[in-house]
Amino acid sequence: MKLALLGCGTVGSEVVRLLHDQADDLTARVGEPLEIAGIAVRRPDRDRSDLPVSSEVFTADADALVSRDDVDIVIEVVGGIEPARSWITAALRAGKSVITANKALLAEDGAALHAAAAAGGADLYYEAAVAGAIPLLRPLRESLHGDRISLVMGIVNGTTNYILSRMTDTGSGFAESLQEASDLGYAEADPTADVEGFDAAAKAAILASLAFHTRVTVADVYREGITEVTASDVASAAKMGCVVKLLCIASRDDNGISVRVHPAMIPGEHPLAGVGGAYNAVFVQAEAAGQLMFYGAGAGGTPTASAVLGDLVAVARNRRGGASALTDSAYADLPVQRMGDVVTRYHVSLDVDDEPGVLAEVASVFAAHRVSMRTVRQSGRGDEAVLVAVTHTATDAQLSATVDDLVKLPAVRRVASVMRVEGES
Ligand SMILES: NC(=O)C1=CN([C@@H]2O[C@H](COP(=O)(O)OP(=O)(O)OC[C@H]3O[C@@H](n4cnc5c(N)ncnc54)[C@H](O)[C@@H]3O)[C@@H](O)[C@H]2O)C=CC1
Ligand SMILES: N[C@@H](CC=O)C(=O)O
Ligand code: NA
Repeated sequence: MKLALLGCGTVGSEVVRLLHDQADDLTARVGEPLEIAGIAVRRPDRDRSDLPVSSEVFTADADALVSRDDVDIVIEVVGGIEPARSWITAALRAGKSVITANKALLAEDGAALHAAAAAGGADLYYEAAVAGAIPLLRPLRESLHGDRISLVMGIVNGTTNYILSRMTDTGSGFAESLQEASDLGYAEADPTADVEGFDAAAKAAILASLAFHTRVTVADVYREGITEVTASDVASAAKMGCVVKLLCIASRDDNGISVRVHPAMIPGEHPLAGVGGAYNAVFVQAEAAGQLMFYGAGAGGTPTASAVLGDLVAVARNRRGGASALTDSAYADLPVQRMGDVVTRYHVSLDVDDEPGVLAEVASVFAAHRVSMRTVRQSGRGDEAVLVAVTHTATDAQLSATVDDLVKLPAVRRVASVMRVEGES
């Protein structure tokens, strides 16, 4: 069976290595050898003698490679919307199976890709696109297809988890930790996608689509990244016995679904609190199955290549059996709730004037918006005076209106941070 590999960077080069190192086992598992017909790269003349593949296979013409008659399976590990979308669509329409790690594209235009797969009678597999090596999409697409999922919540971006872990554990700075994550092959080509939460939002859209049988695109996902998380937020969380994590939360209730990505404080004893470095972990709550947790390497070339190869064996076997599998399912078509209607708890930190009566004024603003305060703590004196409030549950709209009015109080010099608190019962 002949493969076209599009892209030979962090993930692509590891796919090449694993295909070579595990060739005999892969042949036995598929029933015939898997052969690289070509690898599309930007610069075919570059020295890649460290890779176990002939220099002849490299080409700059991805379009020609995808349309070659002898190519059965296309593996796309370039990333981005175009030209990846055109390559994948052309391959699927021509009946070639596609494996992709491209969450950005799937979350923007997954419906068109699935339509192309259906038109060509071909497979579209993308386990590597969410949570790297962790088998997560196949369980959602297959194992849990008989159940009703109410919650998918977890850490799905390795780069930001690496940065937050370093800030919490060693007090390292943001920029330095991001550079390390890039050097280790965790970050996207443009790491803004990681730190601003776009990558996690794309993954959230894919997870919500599969969990709730509803078309969810990245535009439906509420998103905040970690660029505004400060060392003082991390320290404030620690004082409460919490840690800060970038969470993806997709939930379903009687009103529909909500899908969001944002930093949150979670209790130190919560299982997600112990997920460090570039590891990912995802909870799934299903009606009959109860709670499930998936954990493992969420980023990095070799772990991600493992997920690509798992998909490769599956689609190669399907082709040998003359079948295609795993079509998308969007029949439920549930409404996506506005973020303003989402209910959670909040940690609000205010720089205040150090004078009598401030606490009462602040409390009255919370009360006016019917946001109940669970704890209030004042620390520091004079110019350093800080007031930290933690609320009981309220809607995001209630909390935003509260913050708008807090800013207007003369005694409140600055709203230093507002962070959601998750994972508490
Ligand atoms: N690095 C990771 O840990 C993970 C990456 N992914 C996804 O896998 C995909 C690839 O990621 P990486 O390997 O990390 O990126 P990368 O930037 O290391 O590799 C992409 C490769 O594609 C090449 N390329 C760009 N435009 C091209 C074109 N027009 N024709 C041919 N080649 C072209 C680049 O030169 C580069 O070598 C992306 O969609 C990414 O989101 C998914 C899970 C984990
Ligand atoms: N940049 C991504 C790579 C894996 O999807 C991440 O850091 O998680
Ligand atoms: Na995965």
